[in-house]
Amino acid sequence: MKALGIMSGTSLDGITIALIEADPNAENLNILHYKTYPYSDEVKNRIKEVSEHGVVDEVSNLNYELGVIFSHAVSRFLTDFGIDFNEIFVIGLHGQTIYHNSGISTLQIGEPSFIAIRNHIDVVSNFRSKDIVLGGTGAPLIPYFDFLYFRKFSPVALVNLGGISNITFVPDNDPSHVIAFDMGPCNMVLDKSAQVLFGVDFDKDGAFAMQGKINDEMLDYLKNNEYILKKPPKSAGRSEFGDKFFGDILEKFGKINKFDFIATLNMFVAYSIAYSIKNFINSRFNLLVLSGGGAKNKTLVENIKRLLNDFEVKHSDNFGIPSEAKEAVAFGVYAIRSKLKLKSHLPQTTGSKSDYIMGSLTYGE
Ligand SMILES: Nc1ncnc2c1ncn2[C@@H]1O[C@H](COP(=O)(O)OP(=O)(O)OP(=O)(O)O)[C@@H](O)[C@H]1O
Ligand SMILES: CC(=O)N[C@H]1[C@@H]2OC[C@@H](O2)[C@@H](O)[C@@H]1O[C@H](C)C(=O)O
Repeated sequence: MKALGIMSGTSLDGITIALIEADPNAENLNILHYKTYPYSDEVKNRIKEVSEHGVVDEVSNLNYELGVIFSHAVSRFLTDFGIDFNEIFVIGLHGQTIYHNSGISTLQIGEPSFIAIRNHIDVVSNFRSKDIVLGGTGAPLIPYFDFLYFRKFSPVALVNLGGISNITFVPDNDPSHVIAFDMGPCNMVLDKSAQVLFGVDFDKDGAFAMQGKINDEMLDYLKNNEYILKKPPKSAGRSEFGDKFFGDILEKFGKINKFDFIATLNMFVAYSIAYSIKNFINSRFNLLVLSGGGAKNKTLVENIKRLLNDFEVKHSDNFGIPSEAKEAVAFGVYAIRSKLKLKSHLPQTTGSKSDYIMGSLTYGE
């Protein structure tokens, strides 16, 4: 079965689309094409603004505008790779998270009806709501895919370096043994410091961070962050690590050299990952598989390797999943499962009462 998975994550870099061919258990999974369509600066700023201070008319309008933008991205993707929409069984659309209050409410916007009507394909969206209704945190959801695909390499931990860093530990073939949670901030804060201090979108390859020295006082301050120390299950977003979090650090440590500032933040991201693994996963294993845009940040990867020097650190590309596309691929697999009325979830990873058929279906006709 062929499906499209569409992910637009918390980094706000854009819309990643993947065309996959898979069976519902992802035992045979081929990633045929994938591409990221960047958000314009205007759209990016609107999403940020609405996420932090939006009122209802702005949220509603942006929901429809993003629906159009997603639908155009799908049309471009089909054209770019010469794909006929009749080949596609279903689309999994994550949507853009603009609000996430762990366990209370979560909102992913980008009206799916645009894709369904304009591209004539059934769309599964609204993946997180049932988890909240069943008493879960609403995130992370990728662990079920991680289990399906990576169990053959277990014991292994999958570390996604997106806007937020999150981990799935797959110890063996038993889904009830999987541990997963959001570890802390990642590109969300690294991008913000690249933008504020250096005037660029992100710290390409970690080049700025590479040139700085660690400021011990700032690192000690960050290490005491309440979220990092909190036991899982837990999930995070802009409420925990958005502009307010960054503004507070800047206010306290903005006077230090800007290369040292970003170097220390970069080390803190690595530290929060190492801390989470050492404190919240009580098992022996030595394989870490990185994915997400942050896997291209060489300084971050070096810092992770330094702090976890007894681990073998690889990229998901080495296991057949391009690191940029992993989440999009996962939502493609989830869409296939949902359309077939198959449940997809690991309740212990979010604290929900049970597993469930993910999402809502919008028919493409
Ligand atoms: N060459 C690179 N060097 C450093 N960082 C990079 C590079 N390429 C991409 N990135 C980072 O990756 C980010 C995008 O990552 P990704 O697409 O995994 O995030 P996301 O899906 O939005 O996040 P999340 O998984 O939290 O929802 C960019 O914002 C940038 O910070
Ligand atoms: C609410 C929300 O959108 N959360 C995202 C975010 O980005 C990373 C991390 O925080 C994770 O919890 C989640 O995304 C992935 C796709 C997940 O659900 O596993």
